[in-house]
Amino acid sequence: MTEQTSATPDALTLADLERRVEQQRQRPAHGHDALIACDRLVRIFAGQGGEVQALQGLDLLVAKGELMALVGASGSGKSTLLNILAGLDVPTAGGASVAGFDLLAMDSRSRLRYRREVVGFVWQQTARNLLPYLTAAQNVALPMRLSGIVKGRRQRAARTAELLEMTGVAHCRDRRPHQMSGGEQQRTAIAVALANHPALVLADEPTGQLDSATAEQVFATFHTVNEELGTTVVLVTHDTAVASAVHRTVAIRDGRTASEVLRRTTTDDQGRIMTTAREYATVDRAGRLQLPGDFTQALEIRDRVLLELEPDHITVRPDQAP
Ligand SMILES: Nc1ncnc2c1ncn2[C@@H]1O[C@H](COP(=O)(O)OP(=O)(O)OP(=O)(O)O)[C@@H](O)[C@H]1O
Repeated sequence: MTEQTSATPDALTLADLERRVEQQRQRPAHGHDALIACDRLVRIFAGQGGEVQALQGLDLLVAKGELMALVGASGSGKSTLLNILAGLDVPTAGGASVAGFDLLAMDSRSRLRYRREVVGFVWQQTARNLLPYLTAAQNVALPMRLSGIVKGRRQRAARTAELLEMTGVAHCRDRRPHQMSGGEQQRTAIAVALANHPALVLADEPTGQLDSATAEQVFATFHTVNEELGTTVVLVTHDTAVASAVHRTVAIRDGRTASEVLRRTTTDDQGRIMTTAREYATVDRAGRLQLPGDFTQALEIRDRVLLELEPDHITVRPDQAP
């Protein structure tokens, strides 16, 4: 006689399983409360010499109201990511949403609305941000006229004046770009990016063409905008002064987020303000973790490691096997 075994463990009834499925369905989606949620984002470019995988499963969450920096070596995928978030490029695979807009599924109409109303952009090249034959005020008013969000000439003029004041370039109101310094042009560009009340402002190397004192003023403008309007700001930068002045800097390596630095400001007993910075390695959605090269080299770690689970940490040891 053969013994009969049940495939379902005794303790689990069909009702239990149905409850589990229901709980699973009701779990909030990945990054549901974030302004930006990138989930295993992939972007492959097909070139003459073959395919380039610019983004290789990048995960990133950015909260509403954050001011953060993206850093990484040349070719690591920063601009590719920014172009996708700006709605100018479409990922090959994965998931990406900004302020509830699904960047992979938008039709051309929602893409246009997204680019006009949800996101503002500041480029590195000052000449790319402003139309040369318009004054600063006309440049700021243009996106409002195109989108129709701010109706009426008087309302547009009032918002233009307010934005030029906030970005510190009210004195450039009637000047054309060639009559302004590089820093004034970038601060006007920030006002243009803000014209339609975007939830997010993206900036690709916005201080790249400026000397360090001017760069500091432009960065201070992003800070003001973030604090006063609550606009989320994501900056790509090679400028270490900028990268170390934000609360969170995410490093991208080979098309993935590799590590991040979080800075905390505290006040000690004597009222002195201290900033502490800690570097964290990123664990992606598949559980992958990149160990920093200087750590692995110091312990001559290659190919594989021994992992041990402890109550409150995981130990990683070099493989000592012969
Ligand atoms: N349109 C494209 N066609 C083919 N390959 C591309 C294209 N755009 C980017 N790439 C490639 O994708 C990779 C990532 O490029 P990306 O410009 O995103 O890097 P980056 O980190 O912004 O670099 P940098 O700091 O130099 O601006 C690079 O290998 C680049 O050559």
